[in-house]
Amino acid sequence: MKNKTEALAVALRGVSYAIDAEGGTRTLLHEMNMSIPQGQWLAVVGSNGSGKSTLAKLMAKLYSATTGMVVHGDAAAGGCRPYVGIIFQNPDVGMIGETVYEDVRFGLDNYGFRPEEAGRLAMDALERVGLAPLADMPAAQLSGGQKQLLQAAGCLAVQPEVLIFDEATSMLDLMSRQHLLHAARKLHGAGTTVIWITQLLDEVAASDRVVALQAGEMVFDGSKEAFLYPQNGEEASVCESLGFMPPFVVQVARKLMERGMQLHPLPTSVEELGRAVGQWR
Ligand SMILES: Nc1ncnc2c1ncn2[C@@H]1O[C@H](COP(=O)(O)OP(=O)(O)OP(=O)(O)O)[C@@H](O)[C@H]1O
Repeated sequence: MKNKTEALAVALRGVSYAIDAEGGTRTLLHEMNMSIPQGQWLAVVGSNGSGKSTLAKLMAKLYSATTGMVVHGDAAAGGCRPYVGIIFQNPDVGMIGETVYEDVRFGLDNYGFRPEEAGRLAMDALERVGLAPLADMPAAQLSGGQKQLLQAAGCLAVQPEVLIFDEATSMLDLMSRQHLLHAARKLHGAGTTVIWITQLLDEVAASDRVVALQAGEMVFDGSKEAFLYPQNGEEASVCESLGFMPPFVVQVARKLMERGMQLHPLPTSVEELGRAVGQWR
């Protein structure tokens, strides 16, 4: 059996993406190279218009690279499961079913899941995102955030090998964000590769690796600690130099360290900060 951590999920080999624009072509993404191993949680960050959604669509092969190649791993999803699932920023994308339940069920039936299994998977996915109580409600009557959750449920239900969340929490309240993050963590724990695109740096805490984009270029590829904390005696962290405010928990940790507290490992979540402070003598 292949080692999950070494097998490839998605790779970009010299990928650029350009569109026709007034006065010639406009390159939206430049020469991207990266390999994402199966089971990795990759966070992709970048400001508005930096190319995150374009990258997501290339990774999902919804767009074709202008130059270079996008490679999907060969550990094909079992049975009728799709290889890549993408949860879009715009919650109205792909809403098909009349009711909330039917919307999720439609995707499962479409992929050829057996009816008994499809019914169970649809309800399970709605439970996970907190929409089970609204299963019989007309999908069109959901709020923007609820539609975003519905789209996520449809994607989680079919259990792709690779799940791409493209700013999928942008319309969600804190509770719903937690629901979705928890659902993603559960699937990740079972081996799913997660690509989590966000502008909310608090959400970087869950990741194994961070890639940052700026004007269509990859300007950082490394650990969340190297992204959020200044390195090698520098004044500012990479995230600050790209114009992002570090998460509150990182700001607190840095203040504590300035006052002489040593924190190991560098905390990126409240839980990690609590542990690091608790261990300090
Ligand atoms: N179909 C298109 N036609 C023209 N320009 C486009 C098209 N799609 C994207 N762009 C441009 O490409 C750039 C990258 O867009 P993209 O949606 O990938 O960025 P993003 O980082 O996801 O932004 P946001 O955080 O605002 O969603 C932007 O300048 C955008 O205007």
